Amino acid sequence: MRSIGLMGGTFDPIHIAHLIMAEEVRAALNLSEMVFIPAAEPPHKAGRHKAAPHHRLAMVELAIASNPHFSISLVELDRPGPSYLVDTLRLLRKEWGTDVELSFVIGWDSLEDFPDWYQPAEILAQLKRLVVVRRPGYEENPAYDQQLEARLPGLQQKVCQIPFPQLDISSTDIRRRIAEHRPIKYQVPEAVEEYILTHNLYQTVTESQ
Ligand SMILES: Nc1ncnc2c1ncn2[C@@H]1O[C@H](COP(=O)(O)OP(=O)(O)OP(=O)(O)O)[C@@H](O)[C@H]1O
Ligand SMILES: O=C(O)c1ccc[n+]([C@@H]2O[C@H](COP(=O)([O-])O)[C@@H](O)[C@H]2O)c1
Repeated sequence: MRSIGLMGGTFDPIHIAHLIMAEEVRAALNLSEMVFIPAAEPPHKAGRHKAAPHHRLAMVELAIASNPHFSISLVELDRPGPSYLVDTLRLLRKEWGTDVELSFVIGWDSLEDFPDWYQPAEILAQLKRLVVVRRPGYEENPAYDQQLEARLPGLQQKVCQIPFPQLDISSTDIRRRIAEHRPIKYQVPEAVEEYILTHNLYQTVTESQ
């Protein structure tokens, strides 16, 4: 059976924490492939200024080019409206069939919101695992795990935590750094930095590119 990792994100822009977490999860779970899914309209970031989808996609393409296990799905960019994961999983199942195990990768911050996602129980039913990596600012807390489980019964059974060196890197901080003319070197792959400079992305914090 194919065992596929799914790395969803706004990727505005993609940064090295995304790449490192995807590779760590892939290796730890022995997944045959990791598919990056850039979101068209991330449901909880609606109305927020974002770089145009073609720029975000181009940066993901550049970032993953050197990893033969990484690929991209346009399943979210190709459809209008909010990029609900439950719809994405249904479409991927149509494309890949039922004989695949799907593991969706998120950071701790996303786990906190997960019970409020659209049809979260159905998402869990579609997934083999919800793989979670630690993120600075989001500490482990068993009491909190119980609260999450109360909000969405069955969640903990699907959650799989992968050891991960905590990396205090975010797209928000990268966008801010660019607007303030501070370095982003080593926080994004070189080709992504060049792309950002060439296309004048993120010159102001709120600019819609
Ligand atoms: N440094 C990090 N450590 C762990 N998980 C991360 C990290 N950065 C991003 N992620 C996770 O990667 C997924 C996609 O993230 P996203 O593209 O929104 O990047 P972001 O840095 O969180 O962006 P923004 O700062 O714009 O909200 C989310 O599940 C998020 O939790
Ligand atoms: O389906 C939902 O309701 C839902 C709500 C919030 C986030 N997501 C997905 O979670 C992934 C990470 O989101 P983000 O905004 O942190 O990049 C991305 O693939 C989003 O489309 C999905």
